[in-house]
Amino acid sequence: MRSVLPGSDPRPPGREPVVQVSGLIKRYGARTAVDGLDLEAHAGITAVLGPNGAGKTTTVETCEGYRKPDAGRVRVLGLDPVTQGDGLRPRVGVMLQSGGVYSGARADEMLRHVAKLHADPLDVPALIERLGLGSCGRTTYRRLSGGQQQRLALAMAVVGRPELVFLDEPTAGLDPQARRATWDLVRDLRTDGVSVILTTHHMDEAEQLADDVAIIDAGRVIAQGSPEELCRGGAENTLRFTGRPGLDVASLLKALPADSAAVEPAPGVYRVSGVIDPQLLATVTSWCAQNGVMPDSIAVERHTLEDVFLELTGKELRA
Ligand SMILES: Nc1ncnc2c1ncn2[C@@H]1O[C@H](COP(=O)(O)OP(=O)(O)OP(=O)(O)O)[C@@H](O)[C@H]1O
Repeated sequence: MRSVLPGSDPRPPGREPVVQVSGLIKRYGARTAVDGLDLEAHAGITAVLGPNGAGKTTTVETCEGYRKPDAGRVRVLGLDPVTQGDGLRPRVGVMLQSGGVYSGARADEMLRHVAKLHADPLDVPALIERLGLGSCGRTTYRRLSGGQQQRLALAMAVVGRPELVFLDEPTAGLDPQARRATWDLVRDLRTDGVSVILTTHHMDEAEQLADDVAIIDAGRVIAQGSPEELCRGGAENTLRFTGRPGLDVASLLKALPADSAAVEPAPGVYRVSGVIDPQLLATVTSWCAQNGVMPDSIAVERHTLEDVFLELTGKELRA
């Protein structure tokens, strides 16, 4: 396997789960933030999604060893983050949203300092270049832009060549270029055999990057699978066509398989839902032919991860 990160040798992917959480409960006073959560993450990139307050950060911070579970079992790289933290810390990189950096430190000094804490760090100047921080190496942390601070936090998380990195909203507040540079770096981590657990509110980010997605709501994992599996299984796809308004939808419905639906949500817009396969497409076009209907457009609309997410977690804002 080619190594894509500066100074890094690719690691062969392990077969054991990198994270195993079962029956995790975490309370803050009377509030139960995590409520019997089960999660297994394997080598590759796992995205953890969920509405605000769902318990993502609490779960991830428990895996990082920053929080002690009230109940349940947590193993990261096979180790207990609380009782075996000393063995785990050198093998895991953590990117915190708040950065965790002394505000008067210069970016390159900070990164060099963190690199020295590790036995076999990545090449610091190359990493600085790779993340587009070359022009601000001498700038103090407090004077870096929000996006530069984010990228420095990411560099600090990966400089020790961890086996696993936790990235908490790694692209929050980044401009599109910096976002894509971060995505490229995360993909390179995977290519080099580093596993990544990332929390994000960006569905496109999860769709682009993740091998596996876990959706958390009210302190539990409510769905998990690859983006394709979730999009396939979570919601039906639709076939949409446009034509003259007022077509006989009831007659179209009769021609379709039993568990399909056909509606005209707006004049001249027709939506057929159910199992959208070549046979159904043929049925719709032959119904059009029999009824003298020439569609202006016809398209299969696939559900995105965002559709699935909203369907599973609801569309209303959480308190
Ligand atoms: N230190 C704390 N003290 C008290 N309550 C907390 C604390 N941290 C989190 N909570 C509460 O626990 C619940 C879960 O919070 P958590 O930060 O884990 O969710 P999240 O899914 O990461 O949310 P977000 O997407 O908004 O970051 C929320 O109701 C939150 O208010």
